Amino acid sequence: MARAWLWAGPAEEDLSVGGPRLWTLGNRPGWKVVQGIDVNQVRGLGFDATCSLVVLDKQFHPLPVNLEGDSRRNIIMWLDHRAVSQVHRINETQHSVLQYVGGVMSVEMQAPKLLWLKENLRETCWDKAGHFFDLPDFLSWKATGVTARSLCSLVCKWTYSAEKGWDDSFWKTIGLEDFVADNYSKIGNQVLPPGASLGNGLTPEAAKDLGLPAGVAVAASLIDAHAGGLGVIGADVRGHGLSCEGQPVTSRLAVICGTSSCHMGISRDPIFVPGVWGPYFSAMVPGFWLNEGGQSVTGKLIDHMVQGHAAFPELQAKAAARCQSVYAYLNSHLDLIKKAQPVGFLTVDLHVWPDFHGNRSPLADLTLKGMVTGLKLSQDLDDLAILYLATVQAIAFGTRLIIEAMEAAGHSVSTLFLCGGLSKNPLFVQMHADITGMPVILSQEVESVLVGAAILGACASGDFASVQEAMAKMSKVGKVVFPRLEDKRYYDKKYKVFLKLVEHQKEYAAIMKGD
Ligand SMILES: Nc1ncnc2c1ncn2[C@@H]1O[C@H](COP(=O)(O)OP(=O)(O)O)[C@@H](O)[C@H]1O
Ligand SMILES: O=C(CO)[C@H](O)[C@H](O)COP(=O)(O)O
Repeated sequence: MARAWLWAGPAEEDLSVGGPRLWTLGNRPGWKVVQGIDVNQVRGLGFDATCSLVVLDKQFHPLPVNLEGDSRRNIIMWLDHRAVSQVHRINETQHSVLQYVGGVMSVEMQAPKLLWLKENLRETCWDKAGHFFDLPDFLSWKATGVTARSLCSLVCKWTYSAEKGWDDSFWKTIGLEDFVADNYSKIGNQVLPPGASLGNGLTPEAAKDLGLPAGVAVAASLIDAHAGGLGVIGADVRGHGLSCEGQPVTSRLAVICGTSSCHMGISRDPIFVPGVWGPYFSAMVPGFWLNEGGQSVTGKLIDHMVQGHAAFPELQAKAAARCQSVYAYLNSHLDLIKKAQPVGFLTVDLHVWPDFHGNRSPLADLTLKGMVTGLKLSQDLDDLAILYLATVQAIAFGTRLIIEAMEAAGHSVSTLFLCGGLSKNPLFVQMHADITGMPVILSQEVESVLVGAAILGACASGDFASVQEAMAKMSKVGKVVFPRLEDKRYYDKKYKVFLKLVEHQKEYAAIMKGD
């Protein structure tokens, strides 16, 4: 999803008392959001979006990224895995830039997708292309006419180094020397830190579309997960009895969980975690290194498991009758069937491996598939609810595996800060606390990814001197969920099974490969 938030300046003299006023554009047309407000109060605009690849020709018109030649489809979405052969070849080069993406480049990054376009759509797309944008940079260009790229996108998805810039040898080695020849003009040779003010702000044309005054400050953007990280990680945690109260911000892990989950941990010095993206300098919090673990489908996986079950129509009807979401209904149904035991114990003989779209971290293996063990012949609502629970738990075990990899490499994590659509699900939150053994902090503003974008807008407007200052003022703790430590033994056993599942999956693949 692509989003923008408007920064309307402080509501009171003291931001920490009154809090900022923010309006979300979300996916709605801007004019709807600004209905009924004084648009002259809007001081800044920030964008975040997924790291999808937007392709335009030299006149900034959309170019097709498909064999059918349909130019309405000019974006390769982040989760598009078409460039499998290209990413294998890139990884085989063992080029030094790969050290900064966890040692293995992901098929979801931009270099393999660009190579795919060159190899598969040479005439219809590659030769005509004038501009390749990460989606957040495309949005800020659309708002301002400024083609400068955000450091965040280029560092995290395009192999740019905040310290050394582009590495010519990488692009030449993988067969994309074209970019070097034209001084990277198509992928960005002007790079700005997230939150920097772009050109003269909102153009008259964009202002008309959004229903805002022309000239409103627009910030260099962030990828969605990074905006979420900025929106939560700097909150003042005093008074909640949390161990991270006296610890540095580097002990916090922001987990942005929506369609996918992204695990953002920062450090003062670079930490190389095999299979975890980064370390990226200044890509999220300025001056800090970032490691980004991830699970490619999480919210999407839960939706997939629930919607594909035979009892889904019954669930839908029952949830609708109670005016509840299917997830609220499933959570209350689990509470009914658990009887006296803790709800998590309902999956003693049902286990899920969640990599239905490959493993992003820490195994960095896109060939991995999903697994379920413990199915019965019945397919009623109880079965659906327990399968849903096992899926939620599998995603939390995946988070535990990522944290263990980060800690083995030098991170020290004590607290999770969850945001995104899945953080609205109390079962998902409690399972993350129980399975990682860490307290989970939820923000006051549930749409924390948008708070991150608003922080950018607030910086671009000049109301804050630094991103850090804006983070500290604009992120607020809402609720804290503590782990049920008495259930630890059960989850440790389930985690053992979880690790066995992937071990066995690899064995099956080896058997099938053999003679
Ligand atoms: N109220 C809710 N209760 C339970 N799950 C939710 C709720 N809202 C969203 N979700 C889950 O969050 C996912 C979408 O999260 P969201 O952050 O909106 O997506 P995106 O990452 O694409 O922006 C959905 O796939 C769904 O599983
Ligand atoms: O790779 C990313 C962040 O680095 C993607 O933008 C992200 O995983 C997609 O996010 P969402 O779950 O919001 O669709």
